[in-house]
Amino acid sequence: MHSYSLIAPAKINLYLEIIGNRPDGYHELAMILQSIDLADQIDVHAASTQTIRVYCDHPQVPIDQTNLAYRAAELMARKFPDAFSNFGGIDITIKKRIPVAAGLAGGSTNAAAVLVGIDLLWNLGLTKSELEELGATLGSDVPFCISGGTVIATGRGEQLSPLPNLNHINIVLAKYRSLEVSTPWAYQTYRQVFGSTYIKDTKDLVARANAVHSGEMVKAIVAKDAAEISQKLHNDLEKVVLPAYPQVLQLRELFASQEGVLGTMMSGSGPSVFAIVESPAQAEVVKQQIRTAIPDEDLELFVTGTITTGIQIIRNS
Ligand SMILES: C[C@](O)(CO)[C@H](O)COP(=O)(O)OP(=O)(O)OC[C@H]1O[C@@H](n2ccc(N)nc2=O)[C@H](O)[C@@H]1O
Ligand SMILES: Nc1ncnc2c1ncn2[C@@H]1O[C@H](COP(=O)(O)OP(=O)(O)OP(=O)(O)O)[C@@H](O)[C@H]1O
Repeated sequence: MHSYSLIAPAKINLYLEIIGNRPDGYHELAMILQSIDLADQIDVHAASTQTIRVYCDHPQVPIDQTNLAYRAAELMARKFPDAFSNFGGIDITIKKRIPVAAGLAGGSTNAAAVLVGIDLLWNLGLTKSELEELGATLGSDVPFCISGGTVIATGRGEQLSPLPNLNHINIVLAKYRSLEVSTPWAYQTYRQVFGSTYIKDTKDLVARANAVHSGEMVKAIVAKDAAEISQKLHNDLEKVVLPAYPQVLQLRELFASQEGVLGTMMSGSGPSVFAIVESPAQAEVVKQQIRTAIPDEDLELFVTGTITTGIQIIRNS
């Protein structure tokens, strides 16, 4: 049976600013998203029966219809019913390495891989923007995950404008395995606390989103200046997550106090925290220092780095 194996990288948010409420309950954002080389492997197989099945041995990942990878396959089956009946069902195997419910777009990147994999499996020939449009119906981070790299994301997070490549920025990433932060909770709490401070006028919203394009973080990225990027890291959601989750705040402060750390920030709605460091060797030292300070095995630590790609095909059989 025909199958594709794909690499599905995680993302971090170098910049996340909430600039408005939307009538649909979502928030108007100005973000800079960055792919990192911490990735899951997704195998998409043509199955002999007319079913969609998900296999994953990670205890925190559901294998039913709530799995975002399942929902991506279901969407493709609904949109392309002839291909679904011609080519048969889909078996999806997820090798999970990205920490779950971490603010790293783990489910979103799996869904993006399934869209890309099924497009290939069924010879649909969809364009990147058609895949992104389908992805946006599954989640705000899905369109970014398809091509990845370094990107300004506005609107709900689905309007993308690519930035120059930012390769090999060294990162140490930490996440408490058992700690999960709900993304809806983080945004809703932010709205309750800071909602009245938003920009209300649509023209101002556009201006604010555009300001990110000419802002300091983009200049630092264009210059590939890791120290400057580290100084400009920003995430509005820290304002609600850090006070509610003392362990995340502690991690954030511990990273900030380490020699060799250029900057540190929570990713997305958390609770993962990343630090930018100067070299791979320093990354190992910082990881070891954090491990010594927090010997708790619940804390997962990764040495990783920025990459320039989203979903990659590694095998076609
Ligand atoms: C926190 C981030 O990961 C940063 O990149 C994203 O903004 C969230 O991306 P995601 O998990 O793909 O988000 P979705 O699945 O679309 O939405 C999850 C929930 O987050 C909130 N949400 C998300 C995106 C957005 N622009 N405004 C929101 O308020 C909504 O409550 C929504 O119900
Ligand atoms: N393929 C999947 N991988 C991981 N979690 C999934 C998947 N499908 C559904 N989930 C569920 O989604 C929840 C959020 O997990 P996920 O790893 O996608 O979060 P996240 O990294 O915070 O996402 P984002 O950064 O896009 O908000 C988990 O608690 C899990 O139950």
